[in-house]
Amino acid sequence: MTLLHIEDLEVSYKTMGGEVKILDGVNLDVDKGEIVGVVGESGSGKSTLGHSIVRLLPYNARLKGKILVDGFDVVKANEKQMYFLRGTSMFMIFQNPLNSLNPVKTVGHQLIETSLIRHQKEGKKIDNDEAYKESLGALKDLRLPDPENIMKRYPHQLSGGQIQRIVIAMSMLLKPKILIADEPTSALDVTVQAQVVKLLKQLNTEIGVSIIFITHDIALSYAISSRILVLYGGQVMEDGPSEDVIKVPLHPYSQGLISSIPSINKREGKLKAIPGNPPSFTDLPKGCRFSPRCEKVMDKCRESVPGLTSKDKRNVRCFLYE
Ligand SMILES: Nc1ncnc2c1ncn2[C@@H]1O[C@H](COP(=O)(O)OP(=O)(O)OP(=O)(O)O)[C@@H](O)[C@H]1O
Repeated sequence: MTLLHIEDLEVSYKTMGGEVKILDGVNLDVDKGEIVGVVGESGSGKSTLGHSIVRLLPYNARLKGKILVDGFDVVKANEKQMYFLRGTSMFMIFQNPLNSLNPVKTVGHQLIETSLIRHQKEGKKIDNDEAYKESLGALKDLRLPDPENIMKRYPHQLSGGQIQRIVIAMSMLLKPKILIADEPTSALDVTVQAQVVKLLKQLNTEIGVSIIFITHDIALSYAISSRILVLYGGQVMEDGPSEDVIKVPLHPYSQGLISSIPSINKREGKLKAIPGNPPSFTDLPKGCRFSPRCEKVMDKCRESVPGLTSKDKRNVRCFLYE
């Protein structure tokens, strides 16, 4: 069952120099219980995609296209509908987890509030004691040591790893249908990273939440997601089952991302970075956005933009497959 349907999504930012289109014709379907990894270098538009789904975009952004979450069109919904949707159907873990918490309220206060909100939205009434027990239970499930003490703390008194787990606890209390996690582990050290990935997977199997996992690290995306969507210069370059994308990447950009994974390629002595830099959105190449950096570039790649070619469960935007 499709829970999220994104069709022909365009997102532009109004700037001093005019309107700059960042996302261009993005399509994405996410099924119930599916984990989709959104991968790309810095500046490819990953966060813009995540923020569009929950419609928490900067004031200068403009959205066009369709984003259907559980039947609601996020592009057209009013603020009241969005408030309901954010609390029930979707939840976003931001790149900086501190942004998800209120600095002047204790962790306990915020978790209890979250629990009360969910029950209220479900039409049930519970008291503060029950909400406290539920919140403490979520922290215990996440194996945070001394949870009673953590409930009394303010966000700034905790470490990055603790805060990220508290934000995950919040999502457990809200039980959303879709969780958008934007680089949730990038500020954490490797061991905590692995724990957070494990927790997200657990959340996926236990409450069946669909997850959109945003990362620049294609290897990490492979570890958690069943499908991978590769973004470059605001367009989808490739989309397919994780196993297929990693083992047989079709797009030269995906091939480049995989050649630069240290753990796989160092042993084989073929570690290679993609030459050059992503394009500037104010000066995009005329043809394929990846053409200036592509090893397999052909004349027509510099002239026109390839469309998405679909085969089996895979989509790729490259003239090599048209
Ligand atoms: N409010 C804004 N106004 C103008 N441009 C913006 C705004 N927010 C983001 N951008 C631009 O949009 C482009 C895509 O940014 P975005 O943060 O979505 O990419 P990203 O792939 O998530 O990168 P990162 O991994 O570095 O977070 C960048 O060029 C960025 O400068």
